Amino acid sequence: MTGYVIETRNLTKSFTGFTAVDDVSLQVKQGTIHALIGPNGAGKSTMFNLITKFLQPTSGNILLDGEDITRKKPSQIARMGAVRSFQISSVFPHLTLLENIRVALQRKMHNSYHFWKSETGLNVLNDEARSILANVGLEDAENNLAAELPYGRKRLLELATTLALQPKVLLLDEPMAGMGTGDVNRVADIIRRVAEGRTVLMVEHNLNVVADLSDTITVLQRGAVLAEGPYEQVSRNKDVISAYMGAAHHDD
Ligand SMILES: Nc1ncnc2c1ncn2[C@@H]1O[C@H](COP(=O)(O)OP(=O)(O)OP(=O)(O)O)[C@@H](O)[C@H]1O
Repeated sequence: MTGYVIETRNLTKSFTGFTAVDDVSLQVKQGTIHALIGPNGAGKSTMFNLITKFLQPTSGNILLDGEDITRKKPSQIARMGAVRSFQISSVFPHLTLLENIRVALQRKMHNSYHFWKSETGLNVLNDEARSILANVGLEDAENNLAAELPYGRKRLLELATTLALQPKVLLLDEPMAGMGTGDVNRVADIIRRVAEGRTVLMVEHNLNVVADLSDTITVLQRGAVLAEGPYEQVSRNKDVISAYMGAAHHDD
């Protein structure tokens, strides 16, 4: 055991003629919220896709709870408790919210299918689904169709279907993307709440959210780690400031 929930060792990903992630050794401690940030093109998405097994690395290793997962598939690491939410829609638009969570719960419990067919089993399932909906503040909409939800609440439903799988590690890809201020604050509160007893690794552009939620921040630039630490520390780092100012300059 390494003592880290997620660890990468000398992780590298090259696309033809271009190294997007360059020798990154990342360590995510158990029970923490860890954010990956960096200017556009820094390699955050590539890094996240490598860790969640959506991309295969060119070289290096990835460990989950000390076990080498470098050659595993996303479904295999999900069964090991590391589940990716957002950007991948796990929501059925024409089912109600309660039904969506029930489907996710049934997927998790598929081995005990006969139990769920019984009246008692179904009630237990509904109670569990309701408590998960309440956890993300959607308890008032259990009979609404998922398709009818506004964008921010749809993303909360996605988070809820992920929580139904009872992940040990929650992998969040830009949880605040496309959200207005009100939703951002609400989702930040919910992430903080659901992070209790879990480890969260997220890529997020909204630095206020990152500052507010993260225990540790890793700043990437041009595929490599530029700085790492708590927000107060990395936000004062001269290299980080100039990387962001440089990026802002180029973007404008
Ligand atoms: N499939 C690919 N083929 C070639 N180059 C790629 C591919 N995917 C990413 N890249 C390049 O790798 C670099 C890092 O991209 P990546 O999307 O990981 O950065 P990012 O930090 O997530 O950026 P952003 O904040 O803009 O989303 C970029 O220069 C990008 O053009």
